[in-house]
Amino acid sequence: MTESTIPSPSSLSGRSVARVDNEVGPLRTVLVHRPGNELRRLTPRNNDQLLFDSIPWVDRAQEEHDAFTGVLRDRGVEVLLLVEVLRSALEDPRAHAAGVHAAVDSRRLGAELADVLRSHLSTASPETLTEVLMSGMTFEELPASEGGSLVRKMHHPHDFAVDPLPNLLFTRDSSVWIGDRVAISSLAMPARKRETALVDLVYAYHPRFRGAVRAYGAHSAPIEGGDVLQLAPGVLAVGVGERTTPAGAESLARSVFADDLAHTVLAVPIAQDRATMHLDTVCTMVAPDAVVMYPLAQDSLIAYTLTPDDEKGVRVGGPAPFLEAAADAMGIDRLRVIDTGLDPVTAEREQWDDGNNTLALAPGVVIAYERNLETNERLEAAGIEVVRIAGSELGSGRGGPRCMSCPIVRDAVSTEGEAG
Ligand SMILES: NC(=O)NCCC[C@H](N)C(=O)O
Repeated sequence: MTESTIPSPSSLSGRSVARVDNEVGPLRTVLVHRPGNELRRLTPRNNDQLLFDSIPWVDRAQEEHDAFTGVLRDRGVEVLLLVEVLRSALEDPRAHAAGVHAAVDSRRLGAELADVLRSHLSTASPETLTEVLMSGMTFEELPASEGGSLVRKMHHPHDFAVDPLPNLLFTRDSSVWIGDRVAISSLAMPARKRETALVDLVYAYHPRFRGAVRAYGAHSAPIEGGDVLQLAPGVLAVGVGERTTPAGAESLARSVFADDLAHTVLAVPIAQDRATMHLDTVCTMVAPDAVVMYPLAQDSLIAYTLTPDDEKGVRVGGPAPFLEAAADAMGIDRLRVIDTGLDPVTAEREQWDDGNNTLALAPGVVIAYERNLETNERLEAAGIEVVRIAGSELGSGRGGPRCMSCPIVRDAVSTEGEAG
């Protein structure tokens, strides 16, 4: 297991808890999840429902993830591991009680089994509770109880009494820092809904995040972090498609306008397909004025421009071509698209394998999956430094480096000496 990277609260005094107002400034602190036993729950019978396209080789996925966090640390990024921050948050008795509540679903278990599990978990250590919250529990793993439970009898021993959360790997989606506030997402897919309860506990009870203010409520209309791109300070692009709904985009806009975190939100319709489940599957920023984008999206993406109106409401303009609306909102002449210029079949293959899902370490420096040879070469030809990582197993959940990272501190973009 990787060593702890959590500074003690005292070492943090005088330091801002978090701040992210762009996509490409030097990355300082990031929240990630090293895949664990929750991936061992995937079988050919449940992988579709649990949003994985195949059954990952778990040890190899962990090696790949360790290499990913190794790159981050080598580049001076502080890496917070979800398992560690959750475990330490659960030391607080209030967090522990909320964690037990998040694990026990009495509609699934019935009153009797729910009581059995609740009292078992109430005395569990933070380590055990963390493991149950992440990896779930099957009916055969439930503690023994007196008497007969119809629910226990009628379930297969391998059915889940507590669902595992294999998509925790994609920390991008469950929360997103906008300025110095955190928006807890409202995840659309049933397999992911419970993830927000875990990040909610971390931000509410881990000493590191004491005082963190919320930008959006977990019970609001669906938004997922993979749909939210901070194109520039005060300018958000929000994909609206399979996951984030129009109501989610509008309500996030209201929230960031009310908190003075943004002046423009671009609502960008994306195809309601698995291949394009989030905006960051087709477009990510690689420099302050440049994106890498799936060629087919380049001419077809449009945007509605949301701005605050005088009555504390939202004014809706457009639609207009996305690239134009984005440049306009960012106050630049043009948002450059790195021309990945691939033939349509290669483009489609590399988009599916998260070629467009890069994580910027600094302006003009990105982490990308090594397998997307042509996209990476094109990025380099355009002056972007590409740090390649393996993702054969990590990618089986259909997510790349951006999906696997939730930036918590990112510096402002300096206007001098930028690459790209
Ligand atoms: N931002 C992203 O595109 N995240 C990838 C999420 C993959 C995950 N298996 C899902 O279907 O939600």
